[in-house]
Amino acid sequence: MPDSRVPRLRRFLVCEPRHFAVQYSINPWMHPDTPVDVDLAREQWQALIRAYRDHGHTVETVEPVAALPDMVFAANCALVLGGRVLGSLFHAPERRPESTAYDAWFEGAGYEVHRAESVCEGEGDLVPAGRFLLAGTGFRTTREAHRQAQEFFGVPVISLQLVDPRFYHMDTALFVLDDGEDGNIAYYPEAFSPGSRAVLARLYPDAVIATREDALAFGLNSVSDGRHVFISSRAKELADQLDRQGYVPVPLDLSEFQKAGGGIKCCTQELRP
Ligand SMILES: CN(C)C(=N)NCCC[C@H](N)C(=O)O
Repeated sequence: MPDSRVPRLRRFLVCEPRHFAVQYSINPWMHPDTPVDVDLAREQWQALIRAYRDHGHTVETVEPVAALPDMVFAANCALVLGGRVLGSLFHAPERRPESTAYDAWFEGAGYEVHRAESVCEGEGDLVPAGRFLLAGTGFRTTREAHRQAQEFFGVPVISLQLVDPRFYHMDTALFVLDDGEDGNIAYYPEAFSPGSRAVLARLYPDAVIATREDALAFGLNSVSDGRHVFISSRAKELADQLDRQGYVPVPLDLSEFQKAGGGIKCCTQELRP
């Protein structure tokens, strides 16, 4: 494979894990009795931000709020596409107040926020992929929210059914490698219903397929700029596959965040112009 993958520089919004903790359980990864190493979490998050900046990406930050331990997972607050913001309506009451803080950031940055009317968790389940918007449902974001996203963005939505509670957001089971018109994805088929698997196989015959082990190591909760793939350092086989396909894996360890059911992508909201 030639060394020809071209990165597209991105603008990201992130939230420092100053108040990060596992205080409640709203997904199978969260066990409030398991302690989080707050200092290690901060170091891991800072390494992620450094890696983005070292690769030329712009990183903006939203001020964290003390009573919102999951606010670090910026990807879930909205989907920003074509400069338009579809603000989330969180499933869990514990996360709903995050919207106020994120809306304030978006409004201060000159965006107008259009609020989802049905449960919708932003980039956790809505994944722009070239000419389509891939949209997960089953645990959080509803099919009604998919319909609203299609109406709001005017991009064809492909609804995909998630079936395994450990992969409760679609961005735990699938990520976009390059988002050009004929872009490609990586995913873990077992996280999807048989029909949705068939849809993915039809749309992406050359997709990179992750092993169960790499999926459970949050290897698919990755961020790609089209060349560099910021990926969990524990997803070794997936990183090797990507390397063979001409991508450049940038391994990062976000193990503390996995205790809350999150990883690299969850911590990263992309601001798409
Ligand atoms: C890849 N994932 C799962 C995300 N995009 N977000 C992480 C959210 C974690 C939070 N405790 C929750 O359960 O909502």
